[in-house]
Amino acid sequence: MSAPAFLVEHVAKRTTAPSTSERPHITLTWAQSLDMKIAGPGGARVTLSGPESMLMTHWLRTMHDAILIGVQTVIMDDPRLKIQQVPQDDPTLLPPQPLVLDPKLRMPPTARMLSEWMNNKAGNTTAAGPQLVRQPWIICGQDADDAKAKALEEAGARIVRVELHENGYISPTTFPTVLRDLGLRSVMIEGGSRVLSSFLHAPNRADGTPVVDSVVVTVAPMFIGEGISVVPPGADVGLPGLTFVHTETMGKDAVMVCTLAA
Ligand SMILES: NC(=O)c1ccc[n+]([C@@H]2O[C@H](COP(=O)([O-])OP(=O)(O)OC[C@H]3O[C@@H](n4cnc5c(N)ncnc54)[C@H](O)[C@@H]3O)[C@@H](O)[C@H]2O)c1
Ligand SMILES: Nc1nc(=O)c(N)c(NC[C@H](O)[C@H](O)[C@H](O)COP(=O)(O)O)[nH]1
Repeated sequence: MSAPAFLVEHVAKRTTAPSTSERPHITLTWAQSLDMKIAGPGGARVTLSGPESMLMTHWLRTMHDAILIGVQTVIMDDPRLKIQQVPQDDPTLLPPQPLVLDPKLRMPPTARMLSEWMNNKAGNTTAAGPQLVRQPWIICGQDADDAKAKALEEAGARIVRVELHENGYISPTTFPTVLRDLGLRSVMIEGGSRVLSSFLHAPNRADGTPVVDSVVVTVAPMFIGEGISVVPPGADVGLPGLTFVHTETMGKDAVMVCTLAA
């Protein structure tokens, strides 16, 4: 089994380009229903992706140095952010570095991604390749509570303090520099709604190019009705233009690859 050809062609070649060391590549990816929802009422997790597109998402993770989600996604979904669905006997496949955007350190110390890291470290396992377990890095504000930081570090996290935007968020505009300073050449941002919206509305980088390089969206043939939209209510104004790249049918789902129009 190998990575889907369309991902190799339209994503992997960009996330491993030589330029990414100085200009990290940012991919936004999510799964949505036909009525543009990414979760159910109150943020309840809904299975949108079929097995084929869920596997695709794990292949996509192997193509990025890091994977990023907002803290509310941790609270709601307790994700593992690993690559357990790709072939586990290929040592060249590595899971991405888990990153959590969490300005005020709301992340629960009981999060599964932390306990899995601690269990692996305690077991001194030499898990490599796809089974490698990476320490979660939590990106917070410079003045985030020290006691919360200590509790999360004791639970296994690395705390990365950064300057926050005046809105109290980690600024998408400065985020490529945060990535570069962390030695990360590419990141896939999996959500949730507020994080996706923040990056979709971000002003262009200093070099005039969009902050977001690639968008990979799984569209599932279902309606959710009441639920969490791709972007929060009201944030569907001023969304960027997209340039079509490719659409792939994967089982019941359609996976669309686009770039942001400069
Ligand atoms: N279907 C999918 O593909 C998918 C993927 C991920 C999450 N989800 C769903 O999304 C929901 C969570 O979305 P959400 O919007 O409530 O929370 P979120 O996961 O987007 O986290 C938002 C929090 O992240 C922090 N943050 C830091 N910098 C930020 C920035 N620049 N922009 C925005 N937030 C920033 C803030 O504390 C903010 O409260 C959950 O219900 C989850 O199930 C769905
Ligand atoms: N691609 C995708 N299809 C879905 O049907 C769905 N509900 C999500 N939701 C995102 C999910 O909540 C987390 O971001 C992780 O994808 C959790 O999965 P892991 O534990 O990391 O394997 N994502």
